Amino acid sequence: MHTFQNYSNGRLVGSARSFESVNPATGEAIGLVPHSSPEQVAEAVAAARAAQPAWATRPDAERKALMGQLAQAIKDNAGMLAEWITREQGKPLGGVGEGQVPGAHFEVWACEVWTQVPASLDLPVEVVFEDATRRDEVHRKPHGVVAAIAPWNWPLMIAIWQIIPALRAGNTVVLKPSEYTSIGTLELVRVLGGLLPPGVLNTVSGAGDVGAALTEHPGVDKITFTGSTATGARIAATAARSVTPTTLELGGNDPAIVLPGTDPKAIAMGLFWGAFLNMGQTCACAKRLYVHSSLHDAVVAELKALALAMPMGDGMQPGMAMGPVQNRMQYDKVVALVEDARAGGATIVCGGNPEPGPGNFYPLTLVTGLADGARLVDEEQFGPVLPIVRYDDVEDAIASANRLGAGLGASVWGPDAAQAAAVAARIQAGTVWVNQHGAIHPMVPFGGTKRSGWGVEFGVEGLKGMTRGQVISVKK
Ligand SMILES: NC(=O)C1=CN([C@@H]2O[C@H](COP(=O)(O)OP(=O)(O)OC[C@H]3O[C@@H](n4cnc5c(N)ncnc54)[C@H](O)[C@@H]3O)[C@@H](O)[C@H]2O)C=CC1
Ligand SMILES: O=Cc1ccc(S(=O)(=O)O)cc1
Repeated sequence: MHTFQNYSNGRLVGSARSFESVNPATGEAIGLVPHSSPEQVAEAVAAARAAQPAWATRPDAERKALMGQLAQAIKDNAGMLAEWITREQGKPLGGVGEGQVPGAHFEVWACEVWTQVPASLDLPVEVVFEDATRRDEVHRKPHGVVAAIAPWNWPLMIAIWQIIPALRAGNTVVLKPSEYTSIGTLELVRVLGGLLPPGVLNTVSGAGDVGAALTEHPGVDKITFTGSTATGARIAATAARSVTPTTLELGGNDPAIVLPGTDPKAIAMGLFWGAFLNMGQTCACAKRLYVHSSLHDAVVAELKALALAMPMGDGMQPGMAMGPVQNRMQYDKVVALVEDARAGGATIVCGGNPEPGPGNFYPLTLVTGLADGARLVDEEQFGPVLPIVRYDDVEDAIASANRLGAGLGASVWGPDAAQAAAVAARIQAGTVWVNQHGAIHPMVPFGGTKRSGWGVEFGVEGLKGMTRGQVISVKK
């Protein structure tokens, strides 16, 4: 079986130990991934430290042009990268519809776009105060070495969200992909790394112990992490000891509220993908749906028709809309939450009974008859299951939306966008979409409130997060 390698200090490097990466659609091992030793973590950080001053002082136009070359390299290697995403993460290669929206090709295309957009952005010096006596400017400086820890749900796209703004702002990067989806990310970095000076972009691989060794390393100046709230809290504790700035994109439990008067047919497709994008394995998927009683049955019927119509299977086969759950840990979590709901008397409208066989396939599942407090409502399922809760009073729906610790995204659906936006303003979440869900955009800041994290990614605000401000204050 092929052993993949890390990219460190401009070279491909293996490790004494390795582990298997498994195809979630077949259960078969697809390659071996190096388990980076603590010494290799230290070497990657040292390489990034050595490369950073020259990278930061390089003319901005050159860094910008290089970012453009990275975007082109992603495009040139799109087929290879998309196949790795499908084999390793599970999302269908093509997906459905003209835009092939939820598939691996979409993820690679998003990598390209999320490289081009930060490349196009600038952080000019801001004059924040000036009078006859003084002039005060804020200059943006890179942090130095950025440690990036990525998850398994969008293994290439989220890595790109972490890498590109960091590089654009003059930092160097050491990235650790998830142990569940390392190969695709290592292949991506192999492609990109060759276009950059040695040490500017490096990887280490392994599980949480390698992530901990990286984030604890004293040579790290900034940490950016996407993953669970539990791990985010551990990283925040590590960062607190050394006062290292962090960006944390953590789990969510996004509520979606359907207001009275909404046309169920008109919103069904948007709501469906809002909940089931990437088999629900998306931080900002709708994870609990609150529907006004007057529409409850109609909305459930529309969603059920869509759920039953979506072909699910090995994403390397054409025409698949849905793939497997990425790993057994997540699959078992989904099973446990649905069984808990069933045992509590909930109605399983569709799905809920996985077929035996290879692969982590779990059917798209809608569950009704639940109330706040049920585990499936209160805990992040991060999988292909949607609890649908009926409500009678919009005030109750708002209170339900706000009662949990998570605060990543939310959505409000209604016939009157202004009225829906007024409800949206009362939801405690980093982003509240109106008549759409999960509609992220590379120019629009994205991040959580409450226990869903701190800091934002994307756009000028996200780029600023990869810098620290320095005030130059001149007496006149
Ligand atoms: N917000 C998101 O995008 C994601 C959320 N999740 C949620 O997290 C749950 C658990 O999934 P996991 O893959 O176990 O997530 P996790 O948060 O443990 O892992 C994410 C990344 O952090 C690394 N990591 C783990 N422990 C670390 C430590 N102490 N220091 C530094 N890095 C560390 C992992 O190796 C991986 O690269 C899921 O059930 C899901 O609810 C999972 C993946 C993505
Ligand atoms: O459109 C794709 C999309 C939306 C959100 C996310 S996440 O919330 O960052 O996981 C990923 C992909």
